[in-house]
Amino acid sequence: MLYVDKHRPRALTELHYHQTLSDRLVALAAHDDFPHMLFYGPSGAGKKTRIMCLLRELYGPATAKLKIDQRVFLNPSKRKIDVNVVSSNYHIELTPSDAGGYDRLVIQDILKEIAQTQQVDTNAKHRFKVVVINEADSLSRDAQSALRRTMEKYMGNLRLILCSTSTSRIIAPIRSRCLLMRVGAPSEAEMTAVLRHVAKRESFTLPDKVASQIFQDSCGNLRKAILVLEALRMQSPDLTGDLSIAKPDWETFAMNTADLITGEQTPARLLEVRGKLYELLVHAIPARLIIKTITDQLVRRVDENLRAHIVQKAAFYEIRCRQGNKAIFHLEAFVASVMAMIKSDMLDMSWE
Ligand SMILES: Nc1ncnc2c1ncn2[C@@H]1O[C@H](COP(=O)(O)OP(=O)(O)OP(=O)(O)O)[C@@H](O)[C@H]1O
Repeated sequence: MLYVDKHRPRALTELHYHQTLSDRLVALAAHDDFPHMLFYGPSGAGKKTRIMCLLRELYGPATAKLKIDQRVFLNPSKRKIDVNVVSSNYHIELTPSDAGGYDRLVIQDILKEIAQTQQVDTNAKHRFKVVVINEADSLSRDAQSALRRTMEKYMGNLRLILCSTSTSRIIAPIRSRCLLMRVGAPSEAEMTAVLRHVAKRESFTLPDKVASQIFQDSCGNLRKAILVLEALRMQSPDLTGDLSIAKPDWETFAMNTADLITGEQTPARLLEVRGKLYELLVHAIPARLIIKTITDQLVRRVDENLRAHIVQKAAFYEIRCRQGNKAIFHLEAFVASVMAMIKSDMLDMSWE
């Protein structure tokens, strides 16, 4: 088992950081007027872990007995849509974005079914069942509206726990019906404490230098940090010597793409970059992540006066990617406008 799973805290009291948040969750779980909740925060900050601990606090250790079902739904044109549903006796977990454009259908069907059935375990501490919705921010507006109606209608039998990276893509009526729980990324001291805890349980010592190297590389993502720790141990079991943290292939690829953009600004180069963007997209790297990674790299390579403008363009095209269907159009438009900016800057012309 990987360290991330093996040493994942199981109870709210075992969580290493954001103690006040854990205390609030313990207090909320003790009451029957438990609200709908929205957990948000950056990737790897520990949202999912906290939600699982909360479920355990609500119903006891049986929430860890999970089963996975593959549910089949029929879309209006009778095509099958497969969705994986993870559930215990007390909760059910969905990632509705698995259903692509038919997330509304999945949400409506599953929630209705749960809301209309009573809790099977008559000794359960709470009468309601919990529905955990992962990646709530990638739900379509239609699906979010369906969710909002369900929240009002079935409050008696059902509580929702939404998990997302930001609240900006969640519609206001849902936000206002949920208790917002921000799970921020751990600080250096907090992350180091978790890494040391893992090291202690695996019976090895973690040098300070390696801990700070892992923190710098992880950008606040605890999952990444623990995975890197495990990878480094494979390189050198006592974590001594010259340790190098390997970057994922796609990240190196995105960095090379940024080099291509800053290296030359011609139609031929744009065509070459388009090929690279296609390559990233077919490997299932989300367009949002591509824009973010390339922008991160671009701002390190260009003149100071261009940085803010590039970030502004990135934000603009990120929204376009989300609103439109063909991500490649918007990615390419982003690259073209950045190239135009760099070129105009070199020729001392205005790019606006
Ligand atoms: N409070 C904590 N104390 C110790 N370890 C933690 C804590 N929170 C999370 N972890 C570790 O970090 C890993 C990642 O956490 P988790 O999957 O909960 O993050 P997440 O915010 O849901 O990420 P994502 O948004 O990418 O799904 C877990 O596998 C666990 O090992």
